[in-house]
Amino acid sequence: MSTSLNIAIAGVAGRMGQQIARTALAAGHRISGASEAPGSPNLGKDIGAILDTSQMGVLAVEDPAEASKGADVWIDFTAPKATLAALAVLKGQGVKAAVIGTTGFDGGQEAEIAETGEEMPIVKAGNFSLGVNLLCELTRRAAESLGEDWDIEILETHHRRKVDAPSGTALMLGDAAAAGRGADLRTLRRPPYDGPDAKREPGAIGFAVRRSGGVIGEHEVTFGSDMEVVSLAHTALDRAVFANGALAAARWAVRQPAGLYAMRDVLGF
Ligand SMILES: NC(=O)C1=CN([C@@H]2O[C@H](COP(=O)(O)OP(=O)(O)OC[C@H]3O[C@@H](n4cnc5c(N)ncnc54)[C@H](OP(=O)(O)O)[C@@H]3O)[C@@H](O)[C@H]2O)C=CC1
Ligand SMILES: O=C(O)C1=N[C@H](C(=O)O)C[C@H](O)C1
Repeated sequence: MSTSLNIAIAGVAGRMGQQIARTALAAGHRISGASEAPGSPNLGKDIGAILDTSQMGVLAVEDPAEASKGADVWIDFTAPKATLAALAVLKGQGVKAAVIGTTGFDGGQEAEIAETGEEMPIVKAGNFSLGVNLLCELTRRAAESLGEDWDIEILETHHRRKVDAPSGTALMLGDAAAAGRGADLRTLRRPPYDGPDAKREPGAIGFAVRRSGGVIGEHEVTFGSDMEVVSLAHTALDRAVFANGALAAARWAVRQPAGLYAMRDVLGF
């Protein structure tokens, strides 16, 4: 059964904000509120004007408390500080759940999100696509099956406007690979090779990053032995794939008890 939700969209004029708004409307949801960054030329504009469609009577505002009034769910693909500021006010506005797609959080910020997850259901993912979440599971299984003599390397490519690196998806894949090896990524993660003393360490998980034009998102995990290389890869062809996943997460989240969930919980992996 498909549920129609009142959705508040953070950063509604952004690449993902606009995509989520369009996908949500096409799926029969209502946009009850929307936020934009302080100083944004889109503040005070009707969402219809931002999306280049007819007026909706809902304006983009700066204050997340105002934007989230009357919303069932808050969907946030913005920037770490903006997401944390919003999470602090959602419960007071009666919002049932939050879906967080923002990437680039540091350890302290991740801990703050986990704390808010004790009070309300939050689905947080570095990538909401079905394909990437399947790729994570395949990566975990491959890492579990192949010993340390198979070098794990993760390569990601994104558009030139992306601010954080490595991508949230690359880190999800790294977490999955480390879990397959029974370890924590924090102990195995290595930055891109650079310099005269950049030799590969046995068992490490290496990351490489490319930024190029308008690439939406490409990820590849390689497992290399002396004799062969296994490669697992994903290419996002349309940002709608992330929006579809975020909306599936929103429908699922409003029915859950408080907790911090991943997309694999939504998908039942
Ligand atoms: N999990 C997933 O599946 C995916 C995650 N992402 C992540 O989502 C995030 C956004 O990506 P993208 O849409 O490409 O980036 P954009 O820069 O296009 O969009 C971000 C939007 O958030 C706005 N914003 C910034 N600060 C605030 C604030 N305090 N309050 C309200 N709005 C604010 C920005 O405004 P302004 O431009 O004026 O600063 C902008 O409109 C990134 O972290 C990215 O990695 C992206 C795709 C998929
Ligand atoms: O910034 C992006 O564009 C994307 N960000 C996410 C990430 O950091 O992995 C997901 C997707 O790859 C697009």
